[in-house]
Amino acid sequence: MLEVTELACLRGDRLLFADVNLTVSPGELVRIGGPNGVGKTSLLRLLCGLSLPEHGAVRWHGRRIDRHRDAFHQDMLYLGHSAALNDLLSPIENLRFAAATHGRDAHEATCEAALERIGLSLQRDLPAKVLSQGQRRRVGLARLYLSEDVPLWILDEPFVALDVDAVRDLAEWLDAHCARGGMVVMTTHQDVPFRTAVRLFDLAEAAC
Ligand SMILES: Nc1ncnc2c1ncn2[C@@H]1O[C@H](COP(=O)(O)OP(=O)(O)OP(=O)(O)O)[C@@H](O)[C@H]1O
Repeated sequence: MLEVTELACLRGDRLLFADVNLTVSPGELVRIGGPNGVGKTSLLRLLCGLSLPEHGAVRWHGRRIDRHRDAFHQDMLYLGHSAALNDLLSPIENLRFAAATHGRDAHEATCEAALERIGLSLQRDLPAKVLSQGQRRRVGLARLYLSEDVPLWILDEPFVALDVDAVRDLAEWLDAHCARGGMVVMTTHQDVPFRTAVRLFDLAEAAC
């Protein structure tokens, strides 16, 4: 379970939000909503430990993530809204590199299957710098297809730049993750056809 208590976030000299409380349980898909600039990305970065809150705490299975970083990072996958690829590496090398930096072993055949699933078989050996924006996004998202056993997925605008088929396929994959007891916390400005009941957490309403 992910638990957020009394979270406050300062950006520059501006208090973006304060007293944010949220609990995410196994099987839940939570969409962080709210207008541009309200602080959704900032909240996701606090949830995954990439930045520190001004006040409050994030706990994973009852333990503060800032005090148990390694265990938390084993259980969490964060995909930000930029693809964060090494331009000189191919999609398959990027996937293997990303897995290795998280202490996970991803075999070539497994990565190939993930790239095929996301429709990038033909580009598997091209350097990432020649990929289109949508293809770059897909390489990042292929990590989700290698992370069934990672319970918590934190995703910032995962559907941006995807075509209709890819949106449907990704929505099904997020549904499947929740159905097997995983958790998804994400932002999106798009209407996405989920089977899972999506819990909306409106940051503009939740923060005071
Ligand atoms: N490092 C920073 N220093 C100062 N201000 C920042 C910093 N990072 C973000 N901000 C500001 O914090 C506010 C919230 O940004 P954030 O990206 O979290 O919003 P968001 O709700 O995700 O927006 P969008 O829907 O447009 O993606 C914005 O006004 C942004 O300019």
